[in-house]
Parts: sequence; C-alpha cells; structure tokens
Amino acid sequence: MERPSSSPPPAPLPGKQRRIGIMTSGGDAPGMNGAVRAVVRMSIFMGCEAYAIYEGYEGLVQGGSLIKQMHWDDVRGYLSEGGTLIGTARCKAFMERPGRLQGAKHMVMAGIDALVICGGDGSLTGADKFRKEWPGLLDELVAKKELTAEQKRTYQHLNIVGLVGSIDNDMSSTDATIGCYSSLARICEAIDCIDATAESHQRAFVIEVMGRHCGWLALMAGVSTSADFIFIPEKPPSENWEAEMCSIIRRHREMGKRKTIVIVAEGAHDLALRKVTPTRVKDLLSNDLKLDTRITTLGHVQRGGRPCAYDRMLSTLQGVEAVRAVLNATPDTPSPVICVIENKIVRKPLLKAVEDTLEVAKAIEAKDFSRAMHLRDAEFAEYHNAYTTTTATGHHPEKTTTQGPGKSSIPG
Ligand SMILES: Nc1ncnc2c1ncn2[C@@H]1O[C@H](COP(=O)(O)OP(=O)(O)O)[C@@H](O)[C@H]1O
Ligand SMILES: O=P(O)(O)OC[C@H]1O[C@](O)(COP(=O)(O)O)[C@@H](O)[C@@H]1O
Repeated sequence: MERPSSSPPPAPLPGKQRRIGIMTSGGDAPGMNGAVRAVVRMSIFMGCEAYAIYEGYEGLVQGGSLIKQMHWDDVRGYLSEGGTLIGTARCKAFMERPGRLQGAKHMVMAGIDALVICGGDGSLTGADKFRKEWPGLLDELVAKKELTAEQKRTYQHLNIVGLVGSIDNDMSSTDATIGCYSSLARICEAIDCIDATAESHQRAFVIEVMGRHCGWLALMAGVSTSADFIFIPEKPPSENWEAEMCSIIRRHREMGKRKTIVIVAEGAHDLALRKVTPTRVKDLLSNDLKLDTRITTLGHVQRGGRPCAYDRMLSTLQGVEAVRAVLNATPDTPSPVICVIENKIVRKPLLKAVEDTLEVAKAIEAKDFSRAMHLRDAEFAEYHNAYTTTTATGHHPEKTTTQGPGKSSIPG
C-alpha cells in the first residue's frame, strides 16, 4: 500500500509491534531475495507490518512508490531467484546529510520505525551513520516544519539491523556473507569449463575474479579448482613473483599438467601496491614460458544466477533472526549485524564489524600484509597455507619429472 507523501504518518502499531522496513543495498548478491522473504514473513508472523524499500537507499531518499507494504504472498518464489527483486543501487545522495534527511522524513511519513539492511560494508556503514544521526535529523525536520514535535516524539527511536549481503565475503565478524558461496560455485563451474578447453589445447588461462578489496573468492576458487597460482590483495606475491610464478608453472607442466590456470583477484597488487593485471600475467606466460595464453574476465556472471542451497538457508535463518533482533531491541541497544559463526546464527555489534572490516583495507594500504591476513579472519591464513601446500608448490618428492603419454611439456 502506497501512502501519499503529504498524508501524516500512521499511528504506531499497538504494543511491541513494529513497522519494519527491509532494503537491499550495494552490489546485489544471490540470496538477497531469501533475506527479503524471511524478513517479510517473520515480521508478519510476529504481528508486525513489513515494508520493502525499493532500489536501496535511493528508495529512502525518494520515498513515494519506492516504499511499499509487503504481504505474505508478495514474496512467493523469492527464495530461488538471483539478484534482488526489490532492486538495489549505489546511492550518492545518501552519502550526504541532505539525502539522509529526506530518508528520515520518508521513513517517518511511512510510519517505519525499524530498518533491516542487507548489503555490504558500505551499506552497513551508511546504516550506522543514519541511526547515529537520527535524533538530529528529526530535530532538523521539526525546525524546518516538515515534521511536528509530536511526530518526532513518536518516532524518536530507530532500530537498525544489518544482514551482510555481498559475494566478496569481506565482512569481519561473520564466516560467510549472503551470496559468497553461490558466487564461488559459479566461478568453479566457469573454471571447470575453461579447464576442458585449456587441457585440450595445452593452453594457459588467466582468470580475473571479483574482489575489489578482498581475496576470499580468488583464494577459495584456487583451493577448489587447483589453480596453479593466485593473486589476492591481502597477500601479495614475493618481490620476484614473476620468476617464482613461472618456475611453479614450469614445474607443474614438467609434472604432466596439460593446462595452466592463474586466478587474479580484481584488487590484486604486488608488495609495492602496484596493480597486478591479467595482461601482465598473460605476457609473462606467453613470453617467458611460451604458453598459448588467454585471459577470461568472469565479471558479473559471478554475481548473477540462482542462489545455491547454502545462501537460501543462510538468508532465511538470518532474516528471521534480524526480525527477532528488532523486536528485542531497546532504544539503547547498539545496532546488531546478523552473522554466522561456526554454523550458529549470532548477533554482533554492527559498528565493530564495519570498523574491523575497514581495518583490513587500512592494513593493506599500510603494506602490513601479515596484519591484513590475520584480520581477514582466523582461518584465512590457514586456507592460504592449505592452498599453497596442496596445489601451488608442486612439491612432489617421490616423483621425478618423467612424463607419461599425453602429458604436457613447456613448448619452446
Ligand atoms: N560512508 C557512508 N555514508 C553514508 N552512506 C553510505 C556510506 N557508504 C556507503 N553508503 C551507502 O551505501 C551504498 C552502498 O555502498 P557500497 O559501498 O557501494 O556497496 P556495499 O554495501 O556492497 O559495500 C552507497 O551507494 C551509499 O548509498
Ligand atoms: O557492479 P559494480 O558496481 O561494478 O561492482 C563491482 C564490485 O562488486 C563486488 O562484487 C561487490 O562489491 P560490494 O560488496 O562493495 O558491493 C566487487 O567485488 C566488485 O568490484
């Protein structure tokens, strides 16, 4: 139900019942629809009203038809759909206070007093800022006569709950973000396809995967596809990486591998923070190793498509918990983010999760890569070691370089 923007806000719902807004924001991720469905249905189940804020923060800033009440049937079929059916955006206006002021006004006018945001660290940073500014925003709206003092009193408390939706798995405090396993599965399928043609022609492929600031997708894709070499932002390769990479790949070929796969995260760089580009890697493979090399940029294929079972499950369990968190919140409860840690759905302080996430970026910027690896999460370094041990080194003491029939050799 859309309310004319000129009409006064509806009376608050009785007792502890709330009008709960749900929004997806930032880069879309498979599983976001599951989160919307769970928040809508759990809200209704608990006697609350659910509202979808369409197009991320843009919906708050613009209001009107972009804020819509959702009923049980409105989210039928959402669980298995990719992308986000209520839309998302990277909204510049919300980055500035006037945009957030409009957002506050439209929330109050719709009578929404709690907001669940499913997005990445940027979206959750914006959410935290919004909640902190909320009393000041309402004061300003009263001063501008856009709200009455009575309306301000009724809506003085805003509760925010974060759900982490991002394919990058870049948020501290949680083992997995909604979307990361679907994206990883898509990358693996794509690399399996490339493997077949690479093997047929004895070719090398340099595959760029997403991860502007985070190497989780590249690392886990390396583990899952036995890629010969990977580049991730948290752990740049050694100073003489060109020679090291060529030596590893040469050894793999001598051991009989007919194909070469190198995975480059979008945000990969060397120890001096110079970008490692797929083209640079390709040139080395072509010129130094004389391998017939192609580049494949997987791009947005990694973000689309149906969510895997894990993301359907995670988004549903976390969406339910987000509504519980709203209903348990007092005016003083710090905003939580819903996480999964060792298979348990838990609430963590949103602000700390965002701060810890930003610390990784700062450590990378400061070239403190061991800190970046440590901060990423406890297992990240361990997984990297496992990858290096089982795959990258090609350590194989019991076998010499004898080649079997049909095995590869480095040409030239
Ligand atoms: N520091 C901030 N202050 C206010 N809003 C922000 C801030 N950072 C991000 N946002 C809002 O969240 C949106 C999504 O953030 P972005 O970083 O693009 O994606 P993600 O949430 O996936 O990390 C931005 O377009 C903006 O509207
Ligand atoms: O689709 P866009 O806006 O070009 O964004 C691409 C970015 O989205 C991501 O997949 C996810 O980033 P966010 O978590 O910031 O949305 C990045 O890995 C990638 O660089």
